[in-house]
Amino acid sequence: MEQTQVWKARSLDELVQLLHRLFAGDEVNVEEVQALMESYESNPADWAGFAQFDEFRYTRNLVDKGNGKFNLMVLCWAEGHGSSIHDHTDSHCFMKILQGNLKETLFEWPGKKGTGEMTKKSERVLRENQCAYINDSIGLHRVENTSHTEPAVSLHLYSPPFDSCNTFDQRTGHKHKVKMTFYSQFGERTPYATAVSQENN
Ligand SMILES: N[C@@H](CS(=O)O)C(=O)O
Ligand SMILES: [Fe+2]
Repeated sequence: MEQTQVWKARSLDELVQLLHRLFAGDEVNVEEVQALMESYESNPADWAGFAQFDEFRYTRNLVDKGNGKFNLMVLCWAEGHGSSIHDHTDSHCFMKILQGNLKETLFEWPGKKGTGEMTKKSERVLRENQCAYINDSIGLHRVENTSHTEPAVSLHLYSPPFDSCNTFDQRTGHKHKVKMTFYSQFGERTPYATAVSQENN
């Protein structure tokens, strides 16, 4: 077996550089990427320029396009904000907490016909600096900032990048394809007309 390298990212810039290296080839080593993302100790000064909040729903703010191999983004969750139940379009999804806590609830894929309440598999609270991983073979998830007093910020990496996913109705299991957009890109607010998404929350 190949030895897993242990890296420590001392800043967000360094994390981005090291991620470029890990994604340079064709294979993704999930444990290695997860360990690297976990090794970065969140420093708000590094990511404050990407953390743009919206009053009504969580925002997706693009940080880096990973040479076409991945998208790295900062997600901002104000108090009570959450996502719908969704899949990840056959990509790897890494999710690291930069600030606050997020609750992740895992669900099973609904049956072919998608009728009836969806089955909850597990739930957990992700805490600052933790990095979670999911893909479609693990299941579906919903992510929520359940705090009434603290905002939350997370760093997500998707590989390969995608711009649509399926959302699922918890009562019926019916799915619905939605396009996903960026609230800001590289720190600049996306012009309004292109930023209106069909909601994943
Ligand atoms: N996968 C979601 C965020 S989360 O709820 O994991 C997104 O990219 O918007
Ligand atoms: Fe997700």
